[in-house]
Amino acid sequence: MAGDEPLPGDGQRRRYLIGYALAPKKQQSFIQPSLVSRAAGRGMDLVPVDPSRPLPEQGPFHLLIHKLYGEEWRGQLDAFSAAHPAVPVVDPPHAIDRLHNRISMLQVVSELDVPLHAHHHHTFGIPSQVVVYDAAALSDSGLLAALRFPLIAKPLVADGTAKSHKMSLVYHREGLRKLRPPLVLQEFVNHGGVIFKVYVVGAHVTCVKRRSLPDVSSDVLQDASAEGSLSFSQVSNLPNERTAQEYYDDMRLEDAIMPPTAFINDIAAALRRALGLHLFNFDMIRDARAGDRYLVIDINYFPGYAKMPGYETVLTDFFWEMVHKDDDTPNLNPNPNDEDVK
Ligand SMILES: Nc1ncnc2c1ncn2[C@@H]1O[C@H](COP(=O)(O)OP(=O)(O)OP(=O)(O)O)[C@@H](O)[C@H]1O
Ligand SMILES: O=P(O)(O)O[C@H]1[C@H](OP(=O)(O)O)[C@@H](OP(=O)(O)O)[C@@H](O)[C@@H](O)[C@@H]1OP(=O)(O)O
Ligand SMILES: [Mg+2]
Ligand SMILES: [Mg+2]
Repeated sequence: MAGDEPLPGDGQRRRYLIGYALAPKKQQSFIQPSLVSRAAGRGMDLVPVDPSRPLPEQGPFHLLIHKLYGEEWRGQLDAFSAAHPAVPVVDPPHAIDRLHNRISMLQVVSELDVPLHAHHHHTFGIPSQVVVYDAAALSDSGLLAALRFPLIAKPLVADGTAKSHKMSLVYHREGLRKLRPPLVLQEFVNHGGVIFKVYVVGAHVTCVKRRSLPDVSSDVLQDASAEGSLSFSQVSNLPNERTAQEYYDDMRLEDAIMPPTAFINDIAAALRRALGLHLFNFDMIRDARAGDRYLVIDINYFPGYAKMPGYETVLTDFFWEMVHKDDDTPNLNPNPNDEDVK
C-alpha cells in the first residue's frame, strides 16, 4: 500500500519513495547523482518506475513524477490515483494535455488574471496567430489578413517529438507554399535576439536568459529575391560551441535586462493556477516595438531543469513539500539542514 506505513528498514527516520517515470534521455539529464543524494539526505529516495509493469508491483510510492504519454500509461496513472488518492501524481495527464496543442497552450495566457496595475507600464500577452488545418487555407487571403510578415510556422502539435520542434521563419507569402499543416502561423516579433525562459517548480520561479533568433530587418522582408522561408529547430537549446556571430549574440545576451522579478512571479503564479501544473517552463520575449510589452510564445511541460541554477535544491524542496502535503501537524522546521549529502 502506498501511504503512511513506515518502510521496512526505515530505522528512526521515516523515508519516502519518489517514483519517476521518464524517457531514457530525460532520465539521464534530470536524475543526476547530485539530485539523488540531496533528496536522500532529506529522507526521500528517487526510484525509477518501469512503465511496462503494473504500478502496484512497484513502490509503495509517496509521490509519482512523470513525463510519459500514451493510453497505457494514462490507464496506469488513473488506476494508481483511484487506489491511492492521497499520493500526489505530478502532474495529472489531463492538465498536461493542454500543452500539447500550441493554440490551447497559449489560450490560457490570454485569459490570465494578473493585477497589472502592480507592474507600472509592464504588460504581457501572446503574438497574433492563426491555426491552419489544411494546405488550401494557406492561400486563403482572408485568414492571413490578420497577420503581418514575417511569420513563424510551428507544428500545431507539441508532443515532444523532433517533428513538433521543427519550425520555419516565413518572410513572405511565397514561403507558405512549402509548409505542411496542421500548423500555427504566428507573427514573428523582433525582440533583440534574447529569450527569457521562466522555470516553475511548484511555488518556485527562476528566470534565465537564452539566445534566440536574431531580429529580422525590413531589408530582408523587402528583398523579393530572397528565400521565402528558413527552417530551424530548438534554437534556445543549442550546444555551446560558438561561431563569431554567436559570440556576438552572447554579448547581447549578457547585456539584456531581465524583466522585473515581481512581474515574472505574478505571471508564473497565475499560469500555475490556470494550468493546474507544478512543473513547467514558459518562454517570453520582449517586444522591441513596444517598450515593456512581453509576449509568451511557448510553454513546456517538465522542461530541462538540470539547466536551471541550483536545480537540486529547488527540486528537493519541492519533493519535500509534496510528500508532506497532507501532514496534520504543522512542520516547525520545513528546511532542515541536509544530511548525508557529500
Ligand atoms: N512569435 C515569435 N517571435 C519571435 N521569435 C519567436 C517566436 N516564436 C518563437 N520564436 C523563436 O523560436 C524559438 C522556438 O519557438 P518555440 O519556443 O515556440 O519552439 P519549441 O520547439 O516549442 O521550443 P522549446 O525547445 O522551448 O520547446 C523560440 O525559442 C524563439 O527563439
Ligand atoms: O528532455 P525533454 O525531451 O523533456 O526536452 C525538453 C527540453 O528539455 P531538455 O533540455 O531536458 O531536453 C526543454 O528545454 P528547456 O526549455 O528547458 O531549455 C524544452 O525544449 C522542452 O520543449 C523539451 O520537451 P518536449 O517539448 O520535447 O517534450
Ligand atoms: Mg520554446
Ligand atoms: Mg516548446
